[in-house]
Amino acid sequence: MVVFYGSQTGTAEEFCGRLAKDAQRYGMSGMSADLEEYDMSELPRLVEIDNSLAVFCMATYGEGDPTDNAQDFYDWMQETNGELNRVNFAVFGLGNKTYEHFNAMGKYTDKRLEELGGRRIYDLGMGDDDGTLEEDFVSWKEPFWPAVCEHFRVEQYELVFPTDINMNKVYTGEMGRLKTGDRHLTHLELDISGSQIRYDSGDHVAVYPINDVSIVNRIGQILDADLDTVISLNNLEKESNKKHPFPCPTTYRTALTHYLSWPSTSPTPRTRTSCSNCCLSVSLCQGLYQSWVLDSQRNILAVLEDMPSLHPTIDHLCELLPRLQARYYSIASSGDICAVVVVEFQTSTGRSFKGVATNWLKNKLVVTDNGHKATVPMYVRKSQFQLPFKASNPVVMIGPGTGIAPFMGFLQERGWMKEQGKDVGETILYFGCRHRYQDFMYQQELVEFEKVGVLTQLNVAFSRDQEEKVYVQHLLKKNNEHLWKLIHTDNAHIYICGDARNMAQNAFYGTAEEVGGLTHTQAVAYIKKLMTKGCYSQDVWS
Ligand SMILES: Cc1cc2nc3c(=O)[nH]c(=O)nc-3n(C[C@H](O)[C@H](O)[C@H](O)COP(=O)(O)O)c2cc1C
Repeated sequence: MVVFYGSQTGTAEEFCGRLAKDAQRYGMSGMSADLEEYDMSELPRLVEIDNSLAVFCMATYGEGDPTDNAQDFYDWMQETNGELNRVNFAVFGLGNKTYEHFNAMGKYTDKRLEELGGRRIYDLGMGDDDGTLEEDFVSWKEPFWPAVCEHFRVEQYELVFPTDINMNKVYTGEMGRLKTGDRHLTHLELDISGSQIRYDSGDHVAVYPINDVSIVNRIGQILDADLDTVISLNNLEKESNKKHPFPCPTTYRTALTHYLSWPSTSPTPRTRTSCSNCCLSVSLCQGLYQSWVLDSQRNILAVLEDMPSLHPTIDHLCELLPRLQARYYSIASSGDICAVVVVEFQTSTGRSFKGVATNWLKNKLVVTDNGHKATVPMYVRKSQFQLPFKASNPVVMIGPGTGIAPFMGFLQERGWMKEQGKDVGETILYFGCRHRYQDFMYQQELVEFEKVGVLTQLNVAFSRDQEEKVYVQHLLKKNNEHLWKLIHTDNAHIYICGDARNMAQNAFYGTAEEVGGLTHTQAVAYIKKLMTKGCYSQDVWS
């Protein structure tokens, strides 16, 4: 693949470099080339090289003019009647919507190369430098690659069925060996006594999940695959330092159970385009991707079930699916480990959506391994979300929903320090849940912490217990004066956990403006400074 650039200030040139580099990942050779340095009248001869492809990244200037280095190529395209011999090509244009002739050069190149007899293998992409150029390029290039692979029948991995295999050498195990409706919440404790694992409150625990066995079996059924076949997927790219996508040789069953992420994943654009090229109309797939796949939360199994004409081979699927990743949970203790939220709710297609790791952990509560306590492959990830060095500094913790987790650890630690006779500063919690009698997690513990004075102020917003919705930011606003004193004069540390980043941040801007008398810009700068000083920490997710 040769990627030609028509570039003035270097953006198109940079994009070309990236595309050429990507090519290696797909088992192709790629080079980027300055249009000025080649005799483009030779372009038709590219077909003499098997499986060749010319990509053009073309910027537009002035009145829809070419860049200086693309001038000769542009003149040639205008003048030639030459036959392009079905040279494979694709074009990405760089422009700016505020100009009248938006992307004129990209459009012209794409149209003209086809008129001259070239063979377009992927649709014209157009980037807008008025704001979204990088995004435009990335979203063009993401489905571009599967289309190229499909066109040239490039396979990244070869499938091998090893013979004479010593079954002891076949990987059969887990990693350790080498918007929603109603949710169920489970507090889960992992016993680390006797292990070398150590952690501080506020750290995260990473758990390697295992995919649901019944779903693994179902996928084998749908794809007519014998899951116990021993396979090896070998990377065809000799230079790659990753020989196999997962430990090999192994069985389809092990790969699908321990190494590939699919039961809860919607097909990525790459999987989607590749599968759709096999069996579906791309336009249907692209058009409906948002509503039919993402909004309806169809995972890959659901897509295969609901679209019987889609029948990829199992090894193709193994090649395409992303690796199963460790899942991180906030540790909700300072002695044992840890609270997690088990996500289970109904999707619009009536399927029960199960978070891979959380449900696996939940099942571990009832399933034991041969009468012994169930074990879980895990490790601890250090976090910046740590209590202040000086216990006498006040802390303000804001954690709606499951954002409460790390604060349970903080409270246990502050309680312990208090018992040791240390001078422990004010400890204030803002917690938000829906109903007092349904999801007020850790109610007993929190009330107890308040009773013994570890928690000096417990503010709970029950958003749905009354007609008018109340959230943590409303409670923060009520206590404006006190909050400002804490952060401005008492060196308080603020902690925000969960999905409350924006609302909590806005509440603090409000405090700084209303009580501190700052302008909005000054308030933003003020909070930023607190962050740099390490007095304002966030552990957020959505
Ligand atoms: C002086 C000037 C004129 C431009 N004229 C156009 C234009 O007519 N149409 C357009 O779509 N983009 C126009 N652009 C936007 C460029 O094509 C765009 O910024 C592109 O990313 C530049 O790529 P390069 O860094 O590879 O040269 C113009 C940019 C500049 C600085």
